[in-house]
Amino acid sequence: MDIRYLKGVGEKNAHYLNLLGIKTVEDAIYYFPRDYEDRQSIKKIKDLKDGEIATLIVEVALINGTKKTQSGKRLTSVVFKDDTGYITGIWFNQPYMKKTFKVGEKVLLYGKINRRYAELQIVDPKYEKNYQESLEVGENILPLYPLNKYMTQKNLRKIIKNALDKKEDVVQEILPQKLLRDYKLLDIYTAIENIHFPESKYMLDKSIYRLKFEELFILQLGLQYFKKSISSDLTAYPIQLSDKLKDLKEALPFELTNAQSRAVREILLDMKKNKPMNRLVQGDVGSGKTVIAAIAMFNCAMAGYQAAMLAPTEILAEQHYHSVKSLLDRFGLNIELITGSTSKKQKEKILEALLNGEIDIIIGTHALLQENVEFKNLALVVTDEQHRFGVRQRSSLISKGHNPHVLVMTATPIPRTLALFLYGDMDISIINELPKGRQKIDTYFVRSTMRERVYNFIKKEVEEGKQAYIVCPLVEESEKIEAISAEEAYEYLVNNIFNGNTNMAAILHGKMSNEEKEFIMQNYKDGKIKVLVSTTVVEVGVNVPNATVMVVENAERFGLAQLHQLRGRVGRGNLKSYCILISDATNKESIERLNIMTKTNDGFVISEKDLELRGTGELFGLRQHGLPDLKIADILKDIEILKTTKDLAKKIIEENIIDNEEFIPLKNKINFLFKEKIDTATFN
Ligand SMILES: Nc1ncnc2c1ncn2[C@@H]1O[C@H](COP(=O)(O)OP(=O)(O)OP(=O)(O)O)[C@@H](O)[C@H]1O
Repeated sequence: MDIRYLKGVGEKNAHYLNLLGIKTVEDAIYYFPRDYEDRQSIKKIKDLKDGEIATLIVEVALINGTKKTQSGKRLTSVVFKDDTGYITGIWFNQPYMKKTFKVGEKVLLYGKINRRYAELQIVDPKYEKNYQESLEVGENILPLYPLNKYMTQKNLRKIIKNALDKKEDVVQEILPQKLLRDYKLLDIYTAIENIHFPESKYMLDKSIYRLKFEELFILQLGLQYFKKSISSDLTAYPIQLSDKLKDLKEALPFELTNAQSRAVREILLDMKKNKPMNRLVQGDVGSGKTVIAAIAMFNCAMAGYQAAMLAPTEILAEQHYHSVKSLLDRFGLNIELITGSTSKKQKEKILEALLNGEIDIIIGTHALLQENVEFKNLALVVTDEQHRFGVRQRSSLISKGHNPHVLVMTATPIPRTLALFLYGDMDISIINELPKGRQKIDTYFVRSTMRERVYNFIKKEVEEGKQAYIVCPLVEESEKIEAISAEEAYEYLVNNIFNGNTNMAAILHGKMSNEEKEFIMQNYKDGKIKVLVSTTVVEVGVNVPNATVMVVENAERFGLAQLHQLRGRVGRGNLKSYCILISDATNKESIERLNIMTKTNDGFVISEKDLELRGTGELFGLRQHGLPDLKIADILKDIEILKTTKDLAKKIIEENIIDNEEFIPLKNKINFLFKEKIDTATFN
């Protein structure tokens, strides 16, 4: 039902409600409060604590009036009392407040308590004079909604109250009765009534629990249902273990770590099945994921099928191409590279060879996704760094094969809970071990006054035959004074540290042509260039084991996950490595972030901190993964509910309980919510 036709709304309000995203009565019902005013527990002045939000019943003792503060604001203060003490109410730029109260009058105040020196204050409190009445009608806990400037709490509360009268018409109970009983959940009507206008704190908590439960349960059920539907209905090429695998293992320049071997085993077993593999390999920076992909592609090629690997940048595609080629060198496979800079002629040759099956393994960037790229028998798709590709992009490569096996590699360390959530439909191999001989990367956070010493340290390492990176943020003209640009860092390094010798260092930035970038990267990899000064193009995946120093300029401008990625460019061999974060940041949060970097090298710990600091929303757009957004649950905080609902969802799907009649509404809901994911997976 359109919100316009709800009692008490009308055209004008409807327009304002639309701006808040409320278009229907159902939207209004599901427009949850962001917070509540808890007027239930009335406090005495003597019991108030600094910083708490409290409700008081007090008498007006003295009206102080208005004065100007040092910063030019007008401050109005009124003193209130109860039988245990005095408190001053403070309002900024609301001089009319002094006329609002009369000495001796009783009021209810609600607001934040501040203890300033000896004085107790309540800042910008809400007040109510006829509080007796409101306390009696059970409005002790009032909802606070996210608003815009056109809508007041009072107005919105009234509208939502009216919407709730229609709840039976627009909301359906989709959870089966038995489930409600087993998990002690409120029915949906009681829950939505109480999330807006709670009878008590207890009922509010129960309502929140019920709604979070439903949301996470639907999500888990959808993911599991989706996983089962692809794995049971689709048939893939089963790929037997090649008897050459042993030879390959022996030919590798190193011994696989236990974690790598485990991942390889899991992958090879998946690929043996005639159901498509759908596996995520998650390993911290430098943990050695490339070789795992190479082995999987090797096994696929040896069985006579084609494999493709998709990389997010040209530099990375190029690097994977060289690594895979050198790892598989002696087995006579045809391995090719395709990127945006592949010449037209070369591209045509590759396209033809792909189609007639002459190419066994192809590695490329987005160029691989183009329509004219066709395969003879693509059986394995590897994607690197899945966050850079949308669901649709990935599936466009997948659709070039006949239900190919899918392997996704990511170095973004995702806290386990989040992985559980985002990849509920994937199997996960975790590489929780670094290759032997790796040393801890020492990380320092220093001020820019130390720059000369830091750059001299680079010089010392270079003199010992090692290499270094200096990464600078992208700088706009207007920010010149605050931040050092890659050009400036380069000039400083060459002129002040290397006595004008330009052979030692090179600059790399996003605006260069791909050929130029590639040329510089290659020279750096070959050790001809000793110091690479760059913007963040080196961020993901670049592998130069001889590099031992990573200097990050204006480090406060980078997020934690990004800093961790950058640091992961060093310490990739057996050489002792260092990461130096240069920053003059003064704000608390930036300093906290940089300090975290100095304390831990563990990507999982860092990503948890990152999520704490930035929230999940920013890091992962759920929509990008084809998942419905969450309205009320928080995947980091609601881990317990997540686990409970995951187990329950698994049971329901595995035992086919989902097909029972009482699950029909739920099934319809997941079909609707997961439409995009299901569509892209079945390649309509
Ligand atoms: N088991 C191993 N023993 C020794 N060295 C290894 C082992 N596995 C991989 N390496 C080497 O470690 C380096 C890093 O490997 P790789 O580039 O595959 O890392 P990655 O997991 O892709 O990391 P990132 O996500 O940071 O790109 C490479 O030089 C690789 O040759």
